[in-house]
Amino acid sequence: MKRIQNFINGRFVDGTGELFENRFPATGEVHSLVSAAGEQDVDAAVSAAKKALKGPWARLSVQERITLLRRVADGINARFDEFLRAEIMDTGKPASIASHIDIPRGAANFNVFADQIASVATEAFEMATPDGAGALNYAIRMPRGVIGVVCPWNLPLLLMTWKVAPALACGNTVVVKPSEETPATATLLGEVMNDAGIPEGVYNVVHGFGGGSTGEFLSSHPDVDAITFTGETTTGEAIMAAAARGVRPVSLELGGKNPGIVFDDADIDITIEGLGRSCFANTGQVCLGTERLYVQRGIFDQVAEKLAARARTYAFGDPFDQSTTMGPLISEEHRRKVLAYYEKAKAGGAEILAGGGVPSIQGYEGGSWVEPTVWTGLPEDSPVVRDEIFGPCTHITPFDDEEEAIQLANNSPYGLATSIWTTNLSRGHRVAGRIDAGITWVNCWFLRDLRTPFGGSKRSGIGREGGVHSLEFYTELRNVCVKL
Ligand SMILES: O=C(O)C(=O)/C=C/C=C/O
Repeated sequence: MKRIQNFINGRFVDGTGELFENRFPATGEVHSLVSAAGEQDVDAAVSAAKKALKGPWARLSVQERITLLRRVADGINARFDEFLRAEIMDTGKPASIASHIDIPRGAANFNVFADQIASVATEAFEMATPDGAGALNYAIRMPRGVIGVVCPWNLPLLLMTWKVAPALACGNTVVVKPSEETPATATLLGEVMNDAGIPEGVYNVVHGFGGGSTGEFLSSHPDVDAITFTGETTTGEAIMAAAARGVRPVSLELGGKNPGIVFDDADIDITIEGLGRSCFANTGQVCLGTERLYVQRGIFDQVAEKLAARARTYAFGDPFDQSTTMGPLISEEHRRKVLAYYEKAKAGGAEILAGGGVPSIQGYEGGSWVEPTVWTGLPEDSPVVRDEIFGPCTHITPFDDEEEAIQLANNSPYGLATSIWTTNLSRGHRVAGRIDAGITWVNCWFLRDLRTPFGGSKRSGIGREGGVHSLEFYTELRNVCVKL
């Protein structure tokens, strides 16, 4: 049985924690065992990262770091099929998604931040002084130090390098705690880091669980200088509390209950194409996905019918088969959570327009499969409409006018992403400016310019990732004032 180890100070080592099972979500079969890191292993990883800050890594110029980051991107692409297989075995997601999104973006993130760090500016101010000679102020960017990276299971490689790439570009070192559901690609990246010539201790990986385990050991370690986390809001709160001790900054991209708003002048084909992805892609396991949909009354029936039809077009099956377009959920535990909401919807009297249950897939009976589902008819205070489900499901509610749509969309403790569908672009701009969300798409979804600020409002998080915004988190500005 394959064993997945921790990666500390450039070497693969067994942790002192338990060996836990890693399952292929499409069948439920155990395909590898993972060596969990104990507290002393996390301490060893943080010590290696801290020591590396004073080693060869610190003496590299920005240009030399850029060269290494590009080599890491090349290293991932050179082993594309290995990363693809590892990601699919951990997540069960179809190759049609992982080969077009997860692995390419997992590599691209290193080039994106190599470009960004090459052109980042700071600031300088000349000031007058009483003696008339004046003084010059200039700011310099310094790496924060050791960054704790706690990343999620839905886009494992993509969301981990979305943090590691800018952290390294800015001269930091990292200790990564992947989700216990998806340990493989972060571990494989250790081999690529060594081959690319990244000095030992710059990139470290420790496996295990959250509270009372590896995640907690890492986020409460006194030598971790900052923590970045993507995942559920409750875990984000715990990490933020841990970071408070020692006054460490956090970057939190958390949960959401993202609304979509469809006005009656929307282009139906464009809208259904976009919502067909935002509601169901990656089996609904995308933090930016749409789980609440508000449709203007005049076209409600048409949108409901077409979206339900789109839900029925998804093809289950072997995740390695390019014709498969929907995989299982990440685990049996997560499937129980999602199906509990499917039951709540039924019990609440929802009208089920598509799905609502579990598909039977020959040869994959042991997998964590659910049907893509469309509901209507529930009240806005239903848990199905309030809570983040993180499954391939959405609830549709009609509205009459713009004010009502905005009120419905904003009525949530979350504020991560929204999509607005209308051919009246002054309305698109106007409504976008009134939605309490970090990201709003108009007549599109998941179009990603990686220079833009990415992150959530309210309980969806703190801080922004992307472009210069990542550099703001992974560096500390210091001002120098020189008397002339
Ligand atoms: O596209 C990105 O950079 C990104 O962060 C995606 C996040 C999806 C979360 O589920």
